[in-house]
Amino acid sequence: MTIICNSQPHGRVIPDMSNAIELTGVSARHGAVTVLHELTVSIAAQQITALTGHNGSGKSTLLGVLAGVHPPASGALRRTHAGRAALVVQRSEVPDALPITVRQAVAMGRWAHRGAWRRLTREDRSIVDRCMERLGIAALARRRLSTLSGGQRQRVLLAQGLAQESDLLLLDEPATGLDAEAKAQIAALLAEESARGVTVVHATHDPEDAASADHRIALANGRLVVDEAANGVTAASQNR
Ligand SMILES: Nc1ncnc2c1ncn2[C@@H]1O[C@H](COP(=O)(O)OP(=O)(O)OP(=O)(O)O)[C@@H](O)[C@H]1O
Repeated sequence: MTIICNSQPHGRVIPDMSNAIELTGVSARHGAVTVLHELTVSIAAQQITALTGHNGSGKSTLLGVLAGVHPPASGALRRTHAGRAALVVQRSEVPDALPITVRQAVAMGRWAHRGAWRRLTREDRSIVDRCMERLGIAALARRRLSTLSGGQRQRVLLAQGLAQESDLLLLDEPATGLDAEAKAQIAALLAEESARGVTVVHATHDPEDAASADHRIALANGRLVVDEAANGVTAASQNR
């Protein structure tokens, strides 16, 4: 497996305006089972990519690969984005009974910058406040996560992801379980992030969300079946 970072000797990243990540023949496994098969696909920088596919098609695994937390078994992965990815996992992966408050959970998004358990700076605190406001959860700041509804907890996870202020935001079904108004708010948030230069990739089962993205990637049984930009099909079934 090759991981290429597009950087100069002094560690400065050369900006590539077209793709944040390029995968070439990437496969990934869970244990002995291969669940992503030789994917060749690029993630357009500063755009919104929707990742679709049936349950078990490999969306979460691909997000893990893009985030750098699931090392590919083979293939090459080239990154041109500068920072560490912010990965917002599915709510079901986070224990509901974590004994922390909403504010503490959102503040964990700053750990990537400050390190765990370090005192937050004034700037960190204002970022945490702003992210809670953007997700409409400021009034819940002192509440324990365990006392929140599922949709409220989902907003906390999203606020935590935004608080990381990464230039690569990866979200696993961020609108699942949210009502129509909240879904529209999330869509607007992702558009705002993209407009300010963040590369956004989100897994979704919602055809409307997928249709409104700049770029669509569909998986079936761990294989690429659609790779479509808003301006037309860019690549497709070469890996079928
Ligand atoms: N920790 C794991 N150990 C073993 N197999 C796993 C693990 N996580 C996922 N898998 C398997 O990998 C395949 C891809 O799963 P993945 O979660 O990436 O799919 P998905 O498209 O995100 O599904 P969903 O829409 O249900 O979230 C599935 O066959 C799944 O059973």
